[in-house]
Amino acid sequence: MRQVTGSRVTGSKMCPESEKITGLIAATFTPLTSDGELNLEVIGQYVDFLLEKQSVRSVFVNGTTGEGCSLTLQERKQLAEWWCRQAKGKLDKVIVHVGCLSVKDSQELARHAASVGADAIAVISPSFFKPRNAEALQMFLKDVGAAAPQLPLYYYHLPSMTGLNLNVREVLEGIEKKVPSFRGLKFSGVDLRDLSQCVSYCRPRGWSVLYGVDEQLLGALPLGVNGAVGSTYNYAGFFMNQMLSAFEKGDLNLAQSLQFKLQDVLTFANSLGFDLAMNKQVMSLCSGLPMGPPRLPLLPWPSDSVQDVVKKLQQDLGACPK
Ligand SMILES: CC(=O)N[C@@H]([C@@H](O)[C@H](O)[C@H](O)CO)[C@@H](O)CC(=O)C(=O)O
Repeated sequence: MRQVTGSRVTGSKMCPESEKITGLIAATFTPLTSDGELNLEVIGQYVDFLLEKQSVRSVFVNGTTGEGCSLTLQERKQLAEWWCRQAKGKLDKVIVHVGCLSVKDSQELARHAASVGADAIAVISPSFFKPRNAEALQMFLKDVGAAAPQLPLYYYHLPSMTGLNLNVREVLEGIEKKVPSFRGLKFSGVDLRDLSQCVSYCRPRGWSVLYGVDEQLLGALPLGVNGAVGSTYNYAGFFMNQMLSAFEKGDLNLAQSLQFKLQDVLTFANSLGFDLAMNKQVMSLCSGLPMGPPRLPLLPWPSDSVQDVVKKLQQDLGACPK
């Protein structure tokens, strides 16, 4: 993805280009055994699958797709450690999501992510007791960042799941003074004005804005996002990389037609009840890797719905080899 260069911000340090996170980033699924325990052995093959079959070179671990909030702290640590170990020398970036309801738990995961060699951490807002304003969220991010000051920290905005509809631009205001390790956002909202205003704040500081709504990534690209984190890049990464290249070459017609195809697949999947559980089953079929069941309270879907989605991915996107 095109690297965006920005001018130096007066009085503040600009993040070097080389540290920026760009391109497609797979939000990883968490492989479980049939009895619901971590199946860590799959991760090595998972790394190779992303690289060789999807041309996806970075991962976002323990996020929404990874069922991070349904895992124990110990499990999250094991996953972070395995991903970092298996990715070493192969993937570009491993971002570990450390957001929890308890700031103490988030700090523990942040310290752990630093100790196992993660490239960055991401933090979602607590969503049971929610921050009442932007300042409260900044204070939460500050305390988490202080636990791993050497690691770039990204705020993870996902209003559809957290129910937190704070204007993200307000959360950014002055954040570099409170969280010196702050390096950008994963923006999974649909408010494109807020997204643009975040890009305009982050770009001169050399920070990355990563978009998180796969079905409308093309809407975010001209606004200046640097990359994208998403679940579908696990199995439609190769296809969506073509969409990125078309956009970068200025072939908007092609980029649009590719984005429309992913939208059609997801609209069809949504009509069947597409959720993380079904998504995980789709990944098992598309990759041939045993992702296993989702964790409760999520329930697996009957295989015919999953197969229908896979067929549509094959027909429309040429994804998921037969
Ligand atoms: C709500 C949700 O799960 N959003 C996904 C999208 O990739 C989403 O699955 C995709 O746009 C299809 O709707 C990602 O933003 C989640 C994500 O990056 C994560 O796992 O943390």
